[in-house]
Amino acid sequence: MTSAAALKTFTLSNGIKIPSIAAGFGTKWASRHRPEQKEDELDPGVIQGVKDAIAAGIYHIDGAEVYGTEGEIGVAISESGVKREDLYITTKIMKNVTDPIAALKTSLTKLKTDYVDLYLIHAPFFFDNLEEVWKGLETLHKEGKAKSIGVSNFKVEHLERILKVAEIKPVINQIEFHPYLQNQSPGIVEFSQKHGVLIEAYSPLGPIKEKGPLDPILEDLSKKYSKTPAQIIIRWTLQRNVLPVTASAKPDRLKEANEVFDFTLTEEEVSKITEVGNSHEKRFFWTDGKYF
Ligand SMILES: NC(=O)C1=CN([C@@H]2O[C@H](COP(=O)(O)OP(=O)(O)OC[C@H]3O[C@@H](n4cnc5c(N)ncnc54)[C@H](O)[C@@H]3O)[C@@H](O)[C@H]2O)C=CC1
Ligand SMILES: O=CCc1c[nH]c2ccccc12
Repeated sequence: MTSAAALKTFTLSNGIKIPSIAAGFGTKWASRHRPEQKEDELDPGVIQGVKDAIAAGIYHIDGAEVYGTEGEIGVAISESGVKREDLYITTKIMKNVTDPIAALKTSLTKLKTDYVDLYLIHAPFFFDNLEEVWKGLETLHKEGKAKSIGVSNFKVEHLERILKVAEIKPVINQIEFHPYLQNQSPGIVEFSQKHGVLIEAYSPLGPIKEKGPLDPILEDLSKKYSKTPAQIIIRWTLQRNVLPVTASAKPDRLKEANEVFDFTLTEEEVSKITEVGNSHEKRFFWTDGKYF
C-alpha cells in the first residue's frame, strides 16, 4: 500500500505535479457580489481567506473569471510571502470565450502573475465552439501563459470532441464529485481516467452538508482515526485518485482539510463509502447549465 503522505501531489498526464488539495474561491465567496459592489472593489474577507488557505499549507488556489475573486487572489498571493513558483493557481474561462487570449490576459492582470498553473474551460453549456476555445487554450499553453490546460463540467461527448482535435490533451476535468454524486454525467469519471484526465472534485464535502445514509459510517471512521467526517471524505476522495477542491471561510477548517496525510482508509472502508454513497444520489450544483 502507498504511504498516506504519497497522495500530497498527483502527477498530471503532462508530467507536472499538482498539490492534491485545493482551496476554492468561487460559490459562497462569489456571493459577496452585491449589485452595488464596483468591479474593481476588492473584498478584504476574500483576500484574508486566500491568505488563510496559504497559511494552512494549501498552496493550490482555485478561481475563475466569473467568480469575481481573481483580484483578491492576486493581492493575497503577492502578499503571502510564498514564492509564486511554489503556489499553484487555477482560473477558468466562461464569459469571454470568443477571445481566450484576451480573457487570460485580463485574468493574469487581476491575479498579478505572468502565468497560471492551470487554465480550464469552465463549462461547455453556454457556447458551441468548444474546439475553437480549446485551440485558444493550446496557444496560451505554448506561450507559457498556462502551464497546464483542462476542462470543467465536461460530459463524455464534450471530452470526445476535444480529444478529436487536441494537439495538447486536457489534463483535468473539474466536476461535482462526492460520495453522493460519483458520476456527474454518465460514465464521465471512468472515461476521463481512461484518457489520463485527472478528476478534480468540486463540492467534495456534499455528504456533510445534509443528513444521509453515510452519517453512521463517517461517525465510526471519525472515531477510529480521530479525524472529522470532513477529513474522512477528503481522504476517501484522494484514495479514489480524485483531487478535492474544498472551501471554508474558517481558517481551522482549511487547516483540517490539509491534515489528511497521516492516515489511510483501508480498501474495504473506501469501497463501503463508495457503495453506500452510490445508494443515495444528491446533486448540489448545475448540470446542462441549470443551477439547482
Ligand atoms: N467548476 C465549477 O463549476 C464549480 C467549481 N467550484 C469550486 O469548488 C470550490 C469548492 O466548492 P464547495 O461546494 O464550496 O466545496 P465544499 O464541498 O468543500 O463545501 C464548502 C462548504 O462546506 C462547509 N465546510 C467546509 N469545511 C467543513 C468542515 N471541516 N466541517 C463542516 N463543514 C465544512 C462550509 O459550509 C463550506 O462553505 C468553489 O469555491 C469553487 O472554487 C464549485 C462549484 C462549481
Ligand atoms: O463554478 C461554480 C459555479 C459558478 C458558475 N458561475 C458562477 C458565478 C459565481 C459563483 C459561482 C459560479
